[in-house]
This record gives sequence, C-alpha cells and structure tokens, in this order.
Amino acid sequence: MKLHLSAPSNKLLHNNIQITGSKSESNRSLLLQALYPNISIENLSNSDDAEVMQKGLKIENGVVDIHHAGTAMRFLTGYFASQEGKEVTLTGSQRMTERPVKVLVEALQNLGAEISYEKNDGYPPIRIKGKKLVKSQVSLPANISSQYISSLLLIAPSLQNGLELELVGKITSVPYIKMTLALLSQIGVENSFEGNTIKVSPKPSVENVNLVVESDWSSASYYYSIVALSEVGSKITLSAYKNNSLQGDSALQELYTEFGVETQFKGNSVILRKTENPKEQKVQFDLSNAPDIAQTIAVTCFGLGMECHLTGLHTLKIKETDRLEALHTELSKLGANITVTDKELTLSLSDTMHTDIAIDTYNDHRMAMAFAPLAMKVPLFVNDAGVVSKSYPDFWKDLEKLGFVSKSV
Ligand SMILES: O=C(O)C1=C[C@@H](OP(=O)(O)O)[C@@H](O)[C@H](O)C1
Ligand SMILES: C=C(OP(=O)(O)O)C(=O)O
Repeated sequence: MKLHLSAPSNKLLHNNIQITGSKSESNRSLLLQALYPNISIENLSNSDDAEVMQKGLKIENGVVDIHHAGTAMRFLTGYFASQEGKEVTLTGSQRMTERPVKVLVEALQNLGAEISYEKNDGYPPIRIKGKKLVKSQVSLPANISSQYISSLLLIAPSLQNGLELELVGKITSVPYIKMTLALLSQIGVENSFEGNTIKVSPKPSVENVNLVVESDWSSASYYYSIVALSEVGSKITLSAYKNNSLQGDSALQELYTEFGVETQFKGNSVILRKTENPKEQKVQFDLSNAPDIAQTIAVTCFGLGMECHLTGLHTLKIKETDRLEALHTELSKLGANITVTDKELTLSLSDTMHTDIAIDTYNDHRMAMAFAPLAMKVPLFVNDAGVVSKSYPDFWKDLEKLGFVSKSV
C-alpha cells in the first residue's frame, strides 16, 4: 500500500489518542505468563510482534516463524532452549535471517543448551532442542543488543539455580534490561544489577499477579514529532501512561523540550503541548539508551530546519533495516544535508524541503511512522505503508483522527 499523506487543514491540533500497550513490556509479560500461568496481563499490545509472540509460545514442536519481531526471536530462543520436551526451528523474515543471534546462542550453549544453525553461522533459522538447564553462571558481550540479556533474564527465575550474568564491555540499551528486571520484581523474583553483574534468584511458582502494561512510548514519539512540527498552542493527549515508566523512550518528555514541546501528566494521560518555537538551532543527543526514537528525532529536526548531532546509534545497523543508511537515503531525497557513520548521524542546515517525495520504508515500521509527521510541513508519499503493523497497526487511522489526509494511491 502506497499512501499520499498531507497535513490537517488546521495545524492547531487538539486531539486525544489511545495507544495500546508497549510491545516490549507485552512480549516480556507474555513470556513470563508462559512460565508462570498465574500471571494475567492488561493492555496488551495489538502489534504484529505481540501476536507472533503469543502464537510462538503455543507451539511445542515444529517451525516457529516470528516474521520481523526481534524481541520474539531473541526471547523465544531462551524460552525454547530451557523447555524440556519441546523441539522447534525458530525462523523469521528475510531480514530476521540477517539479524545476529550468536551472542545469545553461545551464552545459552554455555549454560548447556542444544542449539544449532540451520543456514548461516550466527543467524536464524536456528534449531532448538529444549533441555533442563542447570548451570547458572555465564558471561556475554553487552554492546550488541540488550535483547540477548533480557532473553536470559526472563527464563532465569524458572531455572533450577537461577542465573548470574557477567556483562562484558559497554552495556547498550540499558533501560530495556532494567525493564526486564522490574517486571521480574513485579512477579516477586529477587534480582540485583550491580556494576557488570546481574543476579536472578530461582522462583518455582508465583502467586496470582496482574501485570498492567503501560502504553507504548516509542509509538508516542510520532505525536511528539507532530506536536513539535505544529503551531504553538497545539495539544495532543495520549493514554494510558504511567509517571514512573519502565520504558527508556519516556526520555521523550525531556528531549522534546528542546523542540518546544512540554509534557504534563493528568491521571493516566500525558498531554503534549507546543508551548514555544525552539530556542536553539541545534541539538545534540546520545541515544544509546533510546535507540528506537532516533529516526523520529532526526525527522523532527529536519522538519524544524534544525541541525542535529545524534550519537550512540551503533545498534541501528542491525535493526529492521540499516536505519542509518535508510535515514541517509530518505532524508537526502527530501533535500537534507546529512552524514552518517556506523554510530552517529549529523544534520547540517539546508534551505530545501522537497514536496511529494516518496519515502521508502525498507520493511521498517519506524521509517514509515518517523517520516509521517513531516507531512505537517510538506505533502509526501509513504511506500509500503502497511509496515506500521509491526508495532502500531492503528497508526494511519489515528493520524486521520488528527485530520491528516491519507489516500491510497
Ligand atoms: O528489549 C526490547 O524490548 C528492545 C530492545 C532494543 O533493542 P537493542 O537492545 O537490540 O538495542 C529496542 O531497539 C527494541 O525495539 C526493543
Ligand atoms: C528494533 C525494534 O524492534 P525489534 O528489535 O524487536 O525487532 C523496533 O521496534 O524499533
């Protein structure tokens, strides 16, 4: 589906949007629920990634296809490796077969797991024969993806002796590790994270517990961008959010003050207000703790005609697409002055913003959603717009509620 997208006729926005649960919290909660059936979950994500996770967890033997879902791939690897009697081949989309899993597979093998590669060494598809894992200490590199660490932590309390992880190197995407540990705490699992060592105690069963998933802050980022690109006085209310979020992308509240967007909590809603135009012409952010909002921020800066220097982007090359290359190509098509390395992005001033450019999305939901707010400034096309369903299936419908005009072409 190719969409043509243009701005609401009135750029002074006043709207409410309900976003479903965080896909990161959902996929963790689902895995914990599979291990401990007394867990119930509220406000589950309606994303494709949460759906493939639910389906995957029901399979005992055979092929488990998790499409584009990185969390499902990594979390199910740990899950199946520790499930005696289950034997599966875990695979996904073409891109998933290019996203590395070696660090996780080796850590699990060191714990005694039986996993082999079906095609390329270090990459899915992988064959897993579930076993009872009794070893409880392992070390692994922490600078490639935090999902490997979360995968181990999620199964840790179900292991006979719990788990002690030693993280080697600089730890990336730290808030996602803390989110995993916080959910373990919510179900009564003892854990600690000191320096480079994480310890999780065993827990054979849990009491009845209800996990209420907070709505997705990465999805909220597109509204931050829309508000930043709207007129002073605009206001969008999003629900349902918590003041003490487990999601690192809630850093948006702080980051978007640079773009004149203020955030206020009212009950379980957040109100985003454009209170002023940006004071500075340049921003500089280290996004190693919030990699999923890098695309949103780069496009906001371009839309506002600001310079930016984004660092900490070393994980972007192995996500749904090489996001640094994709941003470079698509922002250049619009007229941006952009340079990227393998971990940084720099936007310099440019006085051009081309109209009706067709944005390619590279099977990456965040490419589609990050560029959509730019329609506040210039009409544009979004190729393969259906990709948004990976994390936010209602995205285009919700934009229509704001008055955006989207036409299938
Ligand atoms: O654990 C998670 O839920 C996630 C961790 C992050 O990945 P990395 O740790 O690979 O950066 C993030 O980009 C992804 O969208 C979700
Ligand atoms: C990187 C992402 O997801 P995953 O790694 O879970 O596929 C994302 O949603 O931006």
